Amino acid sequence: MTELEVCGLSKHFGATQALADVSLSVRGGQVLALIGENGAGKSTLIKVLSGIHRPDRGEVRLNGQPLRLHSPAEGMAAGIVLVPQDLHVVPGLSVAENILLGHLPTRRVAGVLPSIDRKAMRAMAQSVLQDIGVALHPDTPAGELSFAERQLVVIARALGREARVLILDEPTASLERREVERLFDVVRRLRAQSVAVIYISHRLEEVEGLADRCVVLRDGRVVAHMEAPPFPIGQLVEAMTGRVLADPGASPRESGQIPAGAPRLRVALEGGTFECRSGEIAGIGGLLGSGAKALLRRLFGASDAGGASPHGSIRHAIAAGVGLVPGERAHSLVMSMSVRDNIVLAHLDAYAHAFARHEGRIDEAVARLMELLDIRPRSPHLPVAHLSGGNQQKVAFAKWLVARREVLLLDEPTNGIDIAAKALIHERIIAFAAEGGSVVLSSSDLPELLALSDTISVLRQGRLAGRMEPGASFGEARLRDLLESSA
Ligand SMILES: Nc1ncnc2c1ncn2[C@@H]1O[C@H](COP(=O)(O)OP(=O)(O)OP(=O)(O)O)[C@@H](O)[C@H]1O
Repeated sequence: MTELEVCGLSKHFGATQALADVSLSVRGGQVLALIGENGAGKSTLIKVLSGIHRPDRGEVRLNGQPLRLHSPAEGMAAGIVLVPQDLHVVPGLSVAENILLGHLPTRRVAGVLPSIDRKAMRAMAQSVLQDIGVALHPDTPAGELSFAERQLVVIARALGREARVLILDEPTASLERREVERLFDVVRRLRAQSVAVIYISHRLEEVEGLADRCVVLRDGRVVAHMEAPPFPIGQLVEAMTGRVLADPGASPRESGQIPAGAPRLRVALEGGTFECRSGEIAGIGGLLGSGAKALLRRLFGASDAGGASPHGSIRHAIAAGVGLVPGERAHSLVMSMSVRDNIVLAHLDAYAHAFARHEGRIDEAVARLMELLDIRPRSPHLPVAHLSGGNQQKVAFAKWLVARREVLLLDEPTNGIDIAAKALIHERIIAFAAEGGSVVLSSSDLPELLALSDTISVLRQGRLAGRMEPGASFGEARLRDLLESSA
């Protein structure tokens, strides 16, 4: 039976103690949830476990044997597989080729160079897919798969290599309910096949539904070991943050009617139009591939997003007071640049002279935003690459709060954000609208979408497929109906 033990692991980056004397264990047939605030050390820990980082002190043991990994390839060879958030799937190759990448079966015919044995490859891929209960065709090009399906391909690839420990890093961050359920089914099957699973998530309700045990990290230390369910959300949050949050997860917006402000954006789509007024948060719902991402990019003036953009170019959109927080944070951040420079980057054009004269004020504004959004560590000159994923996401949001904006386009704005910081971001979005700003918000987190939005437009393949306006039926049941009937 597989047993992975982490004994007294420490790791620092410069002045940051990312892990301090961390000990935990997980056995085959168990799902261990690993939770903690943004910057708590979760990614650092799994990077050590999978051979990406080397620890300063401490040891990892697999079945009692010390494991000294020098690369992810060595981790894989030992049966430890990480499914990261940025999936590595080759779009031009088929599902089967991706699953067997690096281990493709070959056929030898005398006098000719060995070639790929396509029949064997398909059969092998099919068998792995069957083991995890996934009905994907082995010949489908990976480029045609949804994010959720690509994730399953990466998991299938791991299993093809006989994974003993599978580490899933926030796997449900951009999945909708049915895809989450499919993923959970796969994880449960793996558990039944004696794989040890480490599961990282900020969606605390998932911990309850899936995990057998739970470890909570705070500031690089283990602050709670919970050995059996239930894992009440209040207790998890208290362990994560060290304080009691009044009502974690709730967002304080009471809408009831469309704000009376002047229309600021008119969005024409196939199937209809919708408006976003001053003071309004216009929600967009849709399953993956709904076209919401492209719509927000189009409203931001991106030339490759299809359809006419109201501003012609990104530069013009920014000058007109529009800001976009894209779903992939890497698209809006320059990783090698500091937190401060990323925050002011979008405004350099308009404010170059003022900025040169008011360096001190900019520093103050950046410090205020870092405090407001709890960006950790509070080091404005640290390169963004050195921040945890959730803290990078906060920077992607902060850059549109430093100067006056008229319109914020938000695509999954709280992706990867912990529950306490999520409430801070919600407060900012609400305050922005209350001051007369217009927000177009796309989110696969339905409670978030419902709590913040005044109206919700449901998209399907770029078409307007449904609409919810304030009234008695504005709620989760109706939204699910609209989403699922438009699927
Ligand atoms: N390459 C790096 N260089 C410098 N500091 C780093 C580096 N990677 C992580 N850190 C720091 O280590 C600490 C732990 O970060 P880590 O990414 O492990 O957190 P996390 O729990 O995964 O957070 P999140 O939920 O936001 O993904 C943070 O303070 C972070 O800024």
